[in-house]
Amino acid sequence: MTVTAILGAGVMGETLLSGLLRSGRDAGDIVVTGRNPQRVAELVERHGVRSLGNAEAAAAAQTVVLCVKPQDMEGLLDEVRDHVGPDAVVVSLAAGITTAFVESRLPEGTSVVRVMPNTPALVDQGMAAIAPGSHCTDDHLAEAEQLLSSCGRVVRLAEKHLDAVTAISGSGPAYVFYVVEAMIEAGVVLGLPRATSTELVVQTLYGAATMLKETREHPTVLREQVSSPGGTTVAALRQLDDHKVRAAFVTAIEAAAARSRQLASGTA
Ligand SMILES: NC(=O)C1=CN([C@@H]2O[C@H](COP(=O)(O)OP(=O)(O)OC[C@H]3O[C@@H](n4cnc5c(N)ncnc54)[C@H](O)[C@@H]3O)[C@@H](O)[C@H]2O)C=CC1
Ligand SMILES: O=C(O)[C@@H]1CCC=N1
Repeated sequence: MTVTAILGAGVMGETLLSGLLRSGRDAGDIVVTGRNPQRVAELVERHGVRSLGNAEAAAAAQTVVLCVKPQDMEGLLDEVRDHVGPDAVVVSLAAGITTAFVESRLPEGTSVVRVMPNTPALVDQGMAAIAPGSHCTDDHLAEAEQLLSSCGRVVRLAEKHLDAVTAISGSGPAYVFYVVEAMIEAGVVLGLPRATSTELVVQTLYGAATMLKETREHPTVLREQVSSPGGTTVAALRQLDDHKVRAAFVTAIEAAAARSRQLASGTA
């Protein structure tokens, strides 16, 4: 079995790690690194994986996954530059960081894949997009695809789309949780116990998402099915339109994509 090194195992690194283990990968084939020794010890204890320094982990692995924040990427690449093997594939999860950025800081010809995953991977419902760098072979892209498919769906896209993907599915769970918080709060304002409001909202979200996925109906059709003429739903939707909530979502997601493009410098 090949070794996978997860460099900078924070939220996303542990999410990927746990997905790999659930999909049957041997813990002995996974190496993690981190800045905080206590955090690394927890990961070793919780998952039975090995821990090493960045350089040793990069040298030992055929798949090197870069899971640090975009601002920490340059420093990490400096540490591993002389240790990544010529046949290894380097997979970067960082928002904004381009394959060109990673390639330019590693030995000429290194195979790099840029990935944008999301946190629902923690429950095997992730959505990830992957894009090949300029030296990435089909085999290496397939390897990255297999890595990510251990915890959800994967699409292959040209790298020019990755900032948009970051803004939609990378950050997307946060928008959904934000709406959920607002709906729970509204239930409480209307006098529901908080636990009841939470249960109603979470199951409604789960049911609506399942309908979208299973019926494959357009969301407009599904929304119209709920909206009785002169009824309660249209009264609420009218308020959302008056408050320009739809336009706010578009503007917000444009801001996320713009921020992703800014992060490309690795210092922003
Ligand atoms: N959290 C999310 O929903 C998503 C995050 N991402 C990307 O994943 C990357 C990681 O994000 P999170 O896991 O949320 O951040 P995090 O802060 O939880 O994890 C990053 C980890 O890297 C460690 N670290 C920093 N420099 C290091 C170094 N030189 N060597 C070893 N470890 C080092 C930190 O101590 C930390 O534990 C980011 O680049 C982010 O853009 C991508 C998609 C979704
Ligand atoms: O907020 C961020 O920058 C990261 C990238 C996508 C989700 N979280």
